[in-house]
Amino acid sequence: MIYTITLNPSLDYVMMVNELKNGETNRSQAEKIYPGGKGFNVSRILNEFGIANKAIGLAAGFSGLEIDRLLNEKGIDHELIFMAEGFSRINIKLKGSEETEINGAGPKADAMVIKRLKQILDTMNEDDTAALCGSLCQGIDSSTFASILSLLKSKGVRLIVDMSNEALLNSLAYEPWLIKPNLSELCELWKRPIHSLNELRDAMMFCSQRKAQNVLVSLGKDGAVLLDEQQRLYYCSAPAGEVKNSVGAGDSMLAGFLTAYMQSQSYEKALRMGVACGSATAFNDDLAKLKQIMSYYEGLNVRSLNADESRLAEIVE
Ligand SMILES: Nc1ncnc2c1ncn2[C@@H]1O[C@H](COP(=O)(O)OP(=O)(O)O)[C@@H](O)[C@H]1O
Ligand SMILES: O=P(O)(O)OC[C@H]1O[C@](O)(COP(=O)(O)O)[C@@H](O)[C@@H]1O
Repeated sequence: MIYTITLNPSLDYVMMVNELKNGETNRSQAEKIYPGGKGFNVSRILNEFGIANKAIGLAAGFSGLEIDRLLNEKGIDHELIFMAEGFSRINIKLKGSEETEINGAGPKADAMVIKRLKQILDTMNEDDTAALCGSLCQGIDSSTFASILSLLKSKGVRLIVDMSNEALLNSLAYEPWLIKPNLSELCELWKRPIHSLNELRDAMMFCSQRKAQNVLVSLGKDGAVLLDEQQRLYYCSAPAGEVKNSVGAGDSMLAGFLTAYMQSQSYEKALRMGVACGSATAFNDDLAKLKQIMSYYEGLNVRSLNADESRLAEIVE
């Protein structure tokens, strides 16, 4: 079974603001609300492919109840652990000529919540995959997070990590099967800017040497690069299209990658499907639908970059 784990879910409140002006009253033209949080988005795309999965999340308050209702409405098999105080985040996504996001801090998990989470994780085994997605919530410090990773590792669970900063760095020692930073998350992890082919590859190798098995780096409109477990480097460019809402593009990519890998055991097909899913979501108001994903998949090509360094240089510049 695939489990997605979202420690700090949200409602994503999307507002269409043509021209955002700081320090003034801005009015939006339209609003939408979605159940947010990286793991829930991964689960929604897995569902599009008909891949059985369960979404585990921490939630609180009225917004947590609304997340629960929306997940039910969308037919996502899920279990939310409710916290006694506070409310789940309402993350603001402003859409205009640019996309601006404000993600909240969220509620604080207490010892009871962490205990229940570990009880659930304790039921997993070597046939399971756990995708740890998004930011840590308050109350889960790095030593608690390390104990979560250690528990999953001891159970032989296949680990996927789509997190950032310290949490991502600390997860590498637990030999995740896959990590999926975007370019800025990779720069933060590597603690250096990336301007060139050599720097991108070195940063990916840094993750690989610290024991990440597969390193998938998403590059927004420029597609994605994969350094696989055999140190093969692949690139897939993204299709062109009109971006409507890129929130969840990275999560969609992760779900597509996992789905195609499970179905084909091919990293090339996985990368191609990842890019198709990410772009299909970016070109849609909500997360992508299967038909849209497959139409983009057909037009994509994956290139091996091992013998073609100049090609990668073009991508990064
Ligand atoms: N502007 C865009 N045009 C086409 N595809 C996009 C665009 N933005 C994102 N994507 C697709 O979604 C994937 C993930 O996007 P990215 O923005 O890198 O991830 P994240 O949401 O994690 O920051 C990209 O690899 C690409 O396939
Ligand atoms: O937990 P974080 O890092 O604050 O991110 C949460 C946000 O990320 C999202 O899952 C979208 O992620 P991506 O755009 O990276 O795919 C939103 O639904 C949510 O508001």
